[in-house]
Amino acid sequence: MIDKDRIYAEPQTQVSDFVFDEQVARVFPDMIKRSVPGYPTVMESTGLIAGQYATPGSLIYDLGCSLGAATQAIRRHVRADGCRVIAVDNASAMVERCREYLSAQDAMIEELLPVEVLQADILALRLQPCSVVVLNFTLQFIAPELRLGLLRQIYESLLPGGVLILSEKLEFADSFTGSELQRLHYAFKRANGYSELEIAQKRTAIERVMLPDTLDTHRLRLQDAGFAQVVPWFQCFNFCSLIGFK
Ligand SMILES: Nc1ncnc2c1ncn2[C@@H]1O[C@H](C[S@+](CC[C@H]([NH3+])C(=O)[O-])CC(=O)[O-])[C@@H](O)[C@H]1O
Ligand SMILES: O=C(O)C(=O)Cc1ccccc1
Repeated sequence: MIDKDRIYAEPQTQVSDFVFDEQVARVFPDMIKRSVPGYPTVMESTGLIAGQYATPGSLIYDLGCSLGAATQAIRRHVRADGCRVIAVDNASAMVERCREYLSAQDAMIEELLPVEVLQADILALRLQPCSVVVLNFTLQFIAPELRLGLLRQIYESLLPGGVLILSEKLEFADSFTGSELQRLHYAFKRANGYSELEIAQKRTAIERVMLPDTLDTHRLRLQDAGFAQVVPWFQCFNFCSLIGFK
């Protein structure tokens, strides 16, 4: 059911902008694992972190959930009574498969947290009070001018003591750091079987739709949104994850 990602394997006369469609959804677990250094660690740790901050009877959001990898980890780790997960994505191909994966998890493990998968634009959602919000590799796909507003809404919806887990690809102000970490990221992709052509075509496909920020930009914006403390807990090459504390 999970196909190998060969989307950019053949030469394309014109590479179009990256979209989360059926073709991507079908290969997504393979694509993200071979493309994002540290992805399995970030997913498992997202569950562990959620387990530390989820309070009894509270909601947990997974925004831009794709196939629900973080939601699955959250359901394995959170032990607080009466919690519920709301997983949201605006791509119908992702939402459909996400529901299938979560049903399969339900069939394998008893007494998992209830989860609701919504097909919706996270910019249009009215968030309910919650203890944990996960935004893993999704803010980078949101129009830059809308990012602060989204983080403010998340901050406002968090209960006292609540946290945001934010994972992103990073941009670097220092050109040496930026080019060396990009080189290492491409070496990671090559080591995972991607060809130079695949790497180059994917780069073209994402360059107009995925716009990473620097760590400083993330910090300042999170503070501006209200977060009292921002703690980076993970970095592998040019990918990182932060916890924002209310
Ligand atoms: N406005 C939006 N509203 C809702 N969803 C959106 C929006 N914009 C983008 N998305 C969704 O955000 C997801 C980003 S992938 C997240 C990986 C996942 N978190 C994972 O940890 O496996 C990141 C990546 O592929 O690099 C896609 O499923 C989009 O449809
Ligand atoms: O592939 C890349 O270069 C990335 O930066 C990560 C990524 C992973 C999956 C979809 C889009 C981008």
